[in-house]
Amino acid sequence: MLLETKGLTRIYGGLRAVDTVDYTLAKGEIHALIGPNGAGKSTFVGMVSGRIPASEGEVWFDGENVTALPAHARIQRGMAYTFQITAIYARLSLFDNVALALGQRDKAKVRAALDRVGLANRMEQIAGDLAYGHQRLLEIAMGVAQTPRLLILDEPTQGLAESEIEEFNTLIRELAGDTTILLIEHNMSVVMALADEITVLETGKILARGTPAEIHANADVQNAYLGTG
Ligand SMILES: Nc1ncnc2c1ncn2[C@@H]1O[C@H](COP(=O)(O)OP(=O)(O)OP(=O)(O)O)[C@@H](O)[C@H]1O
Repeated sequence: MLLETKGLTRIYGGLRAVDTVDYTLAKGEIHALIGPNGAGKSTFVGMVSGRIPASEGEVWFDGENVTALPAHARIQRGMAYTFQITAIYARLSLFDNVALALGQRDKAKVRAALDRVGLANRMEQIAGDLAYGHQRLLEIAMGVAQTPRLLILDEPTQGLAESEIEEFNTLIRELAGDTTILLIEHNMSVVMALADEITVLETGKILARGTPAEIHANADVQNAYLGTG
C-alpha cells in the first residue's frame, strides 16, 4: 500500500467532518473520492497531505507513519497536492511557476513538466494570461514537476470545457503508470472513465467502496448521491 489511514478523524466543534476513516490506496491506482457537498472529502485529503491536522487516527505513507509530519515533509517524501481553487502565481511566467514548484530553475525539468500537459510552447507566457483550463493544466504541471509518488487532485476538472476534460482524462491516464492518483471529482463521467476504484464518503464516513460498475449499481450510493439515474 502506498497510502493508508487508520481511524482518521477531524472534529470541528461538535462536528465529525471526517469520522474514523480506514482507507487504503495501492501503488499505481487511480482512486476517486466522491460524495455530496460537505461529505468531508477536502478535509480528508487535507489530513493526508498534512495541511489539516488530524484530531484522531493515523496517516501512513509508503510504510511510514507520517501523522505528525508537516506538509513540506510529506512533499519531500513524494506527495503532491493541487487545490480546489487554482493556486498559480498569476503574475509570473509558466516557467517561473513550475520552477517554484520544483524548487530549482532546471530548464529541462521545467520543460518536461510543461510538456506533460501540452504547455511547453508557452513557457515564457504570463500565467494569469492563460485561459482558465490552461491554468488548471499548469497547476497539474506544478504537481507533476515534483515527480510525486502520490498526486492528490481536488476537483481538477471544475470549470473545464468538455474538450479540455478529454485532454485531462488523457493526461491522467498517461501519468497513472508512474504516479498513484487520488482524485476528488464531482464530474461522474470523469470518475467513471478514469477510476480503477471509487470510495464514496457521506457525512464523514465511508458509505461504499468498489469499482465504477459496483458503485454505479450500489443502491445506497444511488440514494445518497447519484440520484435514481
Ligand atoms: N475549517 C472548518 N471549520 C469548521 N467546519 C469545517 C471547516 N472545514 C470544513 N468544515 C465542515 O466539515 C464538513 C466537511 O467539509 P469538506 O469541505 O471536507 O467537505 P467536501 O466533501 O470536501 O465538500 P465539497 O464537495 O463541498 O468541497 C462540512 O460540514 C464543512 O462545513
